[in-house]
Parts: sequence; C-alpha cells; structure tokens
Amino acid sequence: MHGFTFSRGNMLLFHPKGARSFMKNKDAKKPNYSMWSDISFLLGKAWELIPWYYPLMVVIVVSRALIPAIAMVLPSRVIALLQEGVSFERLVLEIGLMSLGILLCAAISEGLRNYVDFRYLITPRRHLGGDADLKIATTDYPHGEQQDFQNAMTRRLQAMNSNDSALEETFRMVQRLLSNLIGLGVYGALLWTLSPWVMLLVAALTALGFIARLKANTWVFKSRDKWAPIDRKMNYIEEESGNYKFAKDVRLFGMSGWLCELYDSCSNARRAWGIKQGWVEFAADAASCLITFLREGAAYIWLIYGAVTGSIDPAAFVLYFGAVGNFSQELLGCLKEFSDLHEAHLKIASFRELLDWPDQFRHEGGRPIPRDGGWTLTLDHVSYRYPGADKDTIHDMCLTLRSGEKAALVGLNGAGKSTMVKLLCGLYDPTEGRVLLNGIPVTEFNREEYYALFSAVFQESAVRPYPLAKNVAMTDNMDRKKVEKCLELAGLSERVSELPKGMDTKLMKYIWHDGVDLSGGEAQKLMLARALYKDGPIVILDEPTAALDPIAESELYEKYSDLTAGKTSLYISHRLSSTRFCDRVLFLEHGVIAEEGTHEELLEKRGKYYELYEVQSSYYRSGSTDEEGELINEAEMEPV
Ligand SMILES: Nc1ncnc2c1ncn2[C@@H]1O[C@H](COP(=O)(O)OP(=O)(O)OP(=O)(O)O)[C@@H](O)[C@H]1O
Repeated sequence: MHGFTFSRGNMLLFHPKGARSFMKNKDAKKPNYSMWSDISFLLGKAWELIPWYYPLMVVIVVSRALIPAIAMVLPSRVIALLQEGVSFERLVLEIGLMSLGILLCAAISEGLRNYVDFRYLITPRRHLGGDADLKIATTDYPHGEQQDFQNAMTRRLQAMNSNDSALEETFRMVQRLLSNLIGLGVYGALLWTLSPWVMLLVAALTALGFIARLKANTWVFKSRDKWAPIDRKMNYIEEESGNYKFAKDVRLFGMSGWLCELYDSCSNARRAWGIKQGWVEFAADAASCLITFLREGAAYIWLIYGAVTGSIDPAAFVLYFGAVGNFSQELLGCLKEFSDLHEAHLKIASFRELLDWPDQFRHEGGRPIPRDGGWTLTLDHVSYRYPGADKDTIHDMCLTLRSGEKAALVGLNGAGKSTMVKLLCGLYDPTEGRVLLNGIPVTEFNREEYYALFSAVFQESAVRPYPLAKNVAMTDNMDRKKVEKCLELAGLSERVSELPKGMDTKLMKYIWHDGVDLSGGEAQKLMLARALYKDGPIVILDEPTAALDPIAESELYEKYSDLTAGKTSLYISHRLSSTRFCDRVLFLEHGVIAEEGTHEELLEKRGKYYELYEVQSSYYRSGSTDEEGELINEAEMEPV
C-alpha cells in the first residue's frame, strides 16, 4: 500500500482524499448567485456552526427597533399627559420609565451585539476562509496558472480578510435590516393612517435614491477585474519587500529603486481607479441627497398644513412628525442595508465562485488504482500546449516507462522535461493524446489516488515551517524510525544530529524565533527524504543533485539503485554522464524524444546526445589532473 495520511495541516502540500465537492465538470457554466442565495448560504453556515446566534440575534433586532419607537412616542406622550393635566409625579414616572426603556434597549442591543460579534460571528468567516484555502490547495493544478483563477484568489480576500469584510459584516447588516424592517412596518402603518399618498411618495422617492446607489455599486463590482491584477502585483511587492531571503538580491543587484518604481506605477494605476470610483460614488451620493431633500420636504409640508388647518392636534402632530422622521430613517436604513448587502453579495458571490470553481480532473469515484503487479506509464501520442502559446511544448510523444524501469530524461533548458513530468504525474492533462497507467487512461482514476503513487522531488524545494521530522513525513502521526532511515538515505543525518533539537528542530527562521534555515543542498536532501518516506511506487527526481556537493552527488548515484529498487523511476538531469546508472536515457529536444537508448548506445550513435556529452565533458578532460599530475580522462572522473 502506498497511501498517505492527510491532515489539514499538510493540505498545502498534498491533495487530501475526499476533500472535494466537485466532479469532472469540463463544460460547467459558472454558477450565477443571487443576493438571496448568498445571504441564505451565510445564514445556513451560521445555523450549522453557531446555532446559538439565532435567539441572540432576535433579542438584538427587537431591542434595536424599540429605541427609536420609544423615543418617538415620548414627546407626544408628554404633551398628551400635560393636556390631560396629570400630576408631576405621574409625568416624571412615565418619562423615567420610557427613558429607562431606551437605556435598557440600547444596553442590550449594543452589549449583546459586541458579545455576539466576538463570540460567534468570527466563526463562519474563519471556516469559509479555511474552505477557500483548501480549495486553492486542492484545485486542479493548471488553475493556479490561469489569470481568472488568480483574480478570484485575490478577490476572495476582499470578502474575508477583516472583521468588516463581507463574510462577517453581512450578519450585522441582516440584523440592522431586520430592525429597520420592523420600524418601517410600524411607522409606515402610522403614516398610512395620516395619508397613504404621503407614505407612498416618501417610499417612491427613497427607492429612487436606492437605485442611484445600486448603479454605483454595480459599476465598482464590474471594474474589479481591472484592478485585481494591480492589487496582486502590489501584494507581491509588499510581501517580497518584507521577505528577508530576497534582501540579498535587493542589495547586491540594487533592486530597491526598481521595486519602488514598480510599486509607484501600480499604486498610480490603482489610484486612477480609486479616483474614477470616487466620482461614480459622488454622483450617486449627490443624486440621493437631492431625492432625500424632495422626500422629506414634501412630507413636512403636508404635516404643517394639517397642523395649521387644525386637522391634527399638537400631540398627534409631534407623533406624526417623529413618525415621518423615523419612517424616512428606517426606509433609508433599509435601503442602505440593501445596498450594502448588495455590495457584500457581489463579494460573497465572487468568493463562492472560487469555492465552486469547477474542476476538470476526477476527484471522486473512478477506477481502483492498481496496488501491485507493477506500474507502467505510457504517453500515447501526447501533446501539450500551454494556454495562449502558439506551439506545443510536448508534441505527439509516444513513450512507455516499463514497471521497474529506471529511465533518465535529459535535454537542454526549455526542452519540456518538467512539462513532461507534470503530464506523467497527472498535474496536467494532455491537450491531445492520453497518459495511461497500466494501459488505463489516467482520467479514469481518482486523481488524488493517482497522485499518491508518486514520490517526486521537484526543482523548487518546498521546505515548510514545521519541525524537520514533520517536513519529511508531512504528518504528525509519523513513524520516527522511518523518518530517521530516510534522513540517513538522503545523506542528512549528520547535519540533523548537529541541530539543537535534532529532527524536532523547527525549520524556517523567518517564522520561528528558534527556527533553523537549511542550505540549498540540505533542503534538496530533505526533499529526497520526504520522497523516500512517502515510498510511492513511481519515483520522479527532477534535478535532485543540482544543489548537492560532488560527494553528496556521488553518494546519491551509488545509492540510486537501492533507493529505487522495485520502483518505476524517472531521473532528470543536466549532467548527461550521470544517467549511466539508468536502464534507458531519453534525450528530449523541442518537446519530442530525439534519441533514446543506454548511455553507451547513445555515445556510440554519435548523435545529438553524444555532441552535448562531448561539450560537457571537454572541460574535465582539458583541465583535470590526478594526484601525480597526470591528466585524467573524464570516464575515470565520472561516478558510476
Ligand atoms: N506554466 C507555463 N506557462 C507557459 N509556458 C510554460 C509554463 N511552464 C513552462 N513553460 C514553457 O514551456 C517550455 C518548456 O518548459 P519546461 O519547464 O518543461 O522545460 P525544462 O526542459 O524542464 O527546462 P529546464 O531544464 O530549464 O528546467 C519553456 O519554453 C517554458 O517557457
């Protein structure tokens, strides 16, 4: 068995099984989320995670709605009591009780709201943030290289990166909206008794203001794709400026000016968008101010007319006067919350778009992966063209890596070696042709199960801020003896024994104050130890010795047969002679296998491989001497 135990902690490195809700879905259209669907999505999440939020929300909403209602009734009640000629004590008692009511409601709504904010509302945002990270870490590999997916990744931050962001603020908006709706019902009914026309006029004019705001919000949302790439560049510069690994290059290559210029140009471009946005919002605000003026003016003229003609008594005048003000406030509140909810919904929709990004690879079900009996990989007329490229990087390639075979892949920079490896590993699907495992198309397997077959070391080292042992095992539930063994095989045990806490030493000084940084070569050995620990039946080593010293390199060559015993392996290197311990050498040129055979066969053939080999080995032949000062030939120097 070559399974792998996954935990959420290692999700950024390996693809967890079953952590996926989308199946092969090549032709899926982007879902279209409505405002209601986004709000119910969030409320549903809250129901699932924080059910206690709901009763508390009712208390907050009601107490909040009561404050302006009591404040509106108070002056009119005082006038009515004065007209009735009640005693001073009764007057003070009623005023006192109502004021106490306002105070209590304010204390409950504010105090409880703060408690709920810190105790509950952060939870759904955190969970959804985790879901988005998981999606990014497990989405089909090519998505990470696509501009629209990258934009969606940048945009997700707008929905989740602070307490004020849409995923949290929406709950508060809903609370305020519900309070506003209660108030709207009460004051609306009151005004209706005065004059339905006045109420309808106020409502119609306020709706106009809302439309102006809505238009502005939509404009801002639609322009988001134009500034998302600018934000991404600025984020990159900000992150890199604080990354001390980059500090050497910045100083030695005088890059600070370039970084500042790049930042300035991005910042100017972003500012230009900010100014445009400012104008659009100013126009919407101006329109809504004008509409407010017309709306309130009309209602007050009507009331004053009633008071002057005597159809409204003083207590009712004060009550209606308050009701018009409150009705406008609640209506404005409703529309503002609607408008803000609309804006938040656009961000949530964008966030959900990322969560629901359709995958093309199969992540559920599929044929069972062969567990024994060998693993033969075949490229059947495979071509691969990067999106937007005008020619294939891999072209019509036919190749079979037999089970247990040790193949080497060589070729110049840009020949397509890494691309071919990504095709074999299932990180890319071919644009034409098929990749087969034991004769079965890879597309028929669950991709996560397929990935579990590969023990790979790629060119970029991916040291994580975990203890060294966890960096090898990629799980807390590790076999420490096996970790030790793998570290030894990878040639790292001596270095580990020098570390303050041995293999429990945390890596990455940038993250841990007592952390340790490994050298480039040591990091490469660590990656080899990780691949050995995983113990997949197919081993792919992409230039595993590029950062190793000659002794470590030669040790790896010597151990290579043991390390890959019984496994299908592909060894990529620029050092042509280092391939002689492989059964077959594949020489890749411009995306096609130009020559293949054993090292000796290819030398005998005197083709392109031979020419490159001659160029590479001429340096050693011309300048190297042995202990006696004799020139040694390259064959003697090369590790076998
Ligand atoms: N993500 C990508 N998008 C577009 N083009 C790419 C991408 N990755 C690689 N390429 C292009 O594909 C070609 C082959 O790249 P690849 O990395 O496979 O070559 P390689 O043989 O591994 O090179 P090297 O020896 O330098 O590692 C190059 O021209 C490269 O520019």
